[in-house]
Order: sequence, then structure tokens, then C-alpha cells
Amino acid sequence: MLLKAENLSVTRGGIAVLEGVSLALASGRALVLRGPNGAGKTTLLRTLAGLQPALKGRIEGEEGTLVYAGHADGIKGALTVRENLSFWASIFAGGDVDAAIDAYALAPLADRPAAALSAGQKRRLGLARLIVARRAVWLLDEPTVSLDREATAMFAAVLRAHLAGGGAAIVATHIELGLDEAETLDVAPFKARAAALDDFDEAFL
Ligand SMILES: Nc1ncnc2c1ncn2[C@@H]1O[C@H](COP(=O)(O)OP(=O)(O)OP(=O)(O)O)[C@@H](O)[C@H]1O
Repeated sequence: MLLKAENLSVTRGGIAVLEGVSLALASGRALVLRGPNGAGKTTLLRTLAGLQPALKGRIEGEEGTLVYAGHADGIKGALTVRENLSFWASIFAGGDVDAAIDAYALAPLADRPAAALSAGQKRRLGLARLIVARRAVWLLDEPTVSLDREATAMFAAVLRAHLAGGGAAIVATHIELGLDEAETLDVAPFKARAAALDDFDEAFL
């Protein structure tokens, strides 16, 4: 398994959001996280990515195999598209910048400062980062937000190639990606019960 979680409880703002989540992600597999707004998908992804501690449970994965792409994609506005990708390639000791540019049709924008990109173009650049990162496990939070139909298809193709190459992904999304390899995890049933009021004072009844 590339990533495994057992009996995980995750919190946001100090409040338990999900509890008892277990999952296992093998090479070549994708797991799609479902659940209504506020259910805890982002919180679960951030916890799996090691960006925040779990309240309970265990996460097993190899160091340096994960890359997380969330709503803020770490783009440096003053750098061009190509410079952003080269910067990430150097950070991750990775990857083929030209392949990333091709995969998201970024060539016409390659020399433009990222600050001057549209929301969807920025998102394409943020997703291209995953290609240069060359990490096995992608943790993706709403990757298709702002993408048009064509760019969504580019993303689906890149994700399929990643899985075919032995990678894996957990993707929180509200849209249908058309992936045969995907399983679905609905987080709603794992909603945490309200925190116990253990400092409740009966004298006030
Ligand atoms: N910064 C914050 N501080 C405190 N609580 C937060 C914060 N951000 C989100 N929450 C709460 O944490 C819970 C889980 O939110 P989370 O973002 O993980 O949900 P989600 O399933 O990803 O939602 P969406 O589909 O809207 O993106 C929600 O109840 C939300 O209101």
C-alpha cells in the first residue's frame, strides 16, 4: 500500500470533524472523496498530507511520496509560468517542465508572469506542478475548480497517466471524473458526534 489510514479522527478549529476513517491506497488506484460542503473532505486530505495532526488513529506512508494540491496552490505571481514550474522542479528534485507545460497546454503562457493568469489558467499551472513533483501519491482538493471542459479533460488524462504509471491519488471532488480505477469514499457517515460536555455543571440545571 502506498498510503494507509486506520481509525482516523480529524479536527478543524479544535473541533472533531470526522472520526473512525480507515482507508488504503494501492499503486494505480484512485479514491474519490464525496460528501456535502463542510463534511470534512479538506480536513481529511490535509491530515493525510501531514499538514495538521490527527486527533486519533494512524497514518502509514513512506516519507517523500506525497504531494498535496489544495485551494491555494503556492503559485508565485512574480515568476513566469515556466519559472514557477522550474522552481517546483528544483524543490521536488523532479521533473520534466516541458512535459508539464504540454500536458496543460501552457506553452502560449509559458513566459507570462503567473499573476497575470486567469483563475482557470492558474489552476492549470497548479496542477502542472504535480507532474514536475514526481511523487507517487497525489492528494487533491477540488482540482477541477475554475477549469473549463477542455482543461478538466486534460486533468483527467494526466491523472489516468499517473495511475497507469503506478501512482495513486485521493481526490475530493463534486464532479464525475470518469475514472474506471476509482473507488469512492463518502465521508458523511464518519461525521464526528458532538464533543462530550465533560465539564458540564449539573448545579446550573
Ligand atoms: N478555518 C476554520 N476554522 C474552523 N472551522 C473550520 C475552518 N475551516 C473549515 N471549518 C469547518 O470544518 C468543517 C470541515 O470543513 P472542510 O473544509 O474539511 O469540509 P469539506 O468537506 O472540504 O467542504 P467543501 O465541500 O465545502 O469544500 C466544516 O464544518 C467547516 O465549517
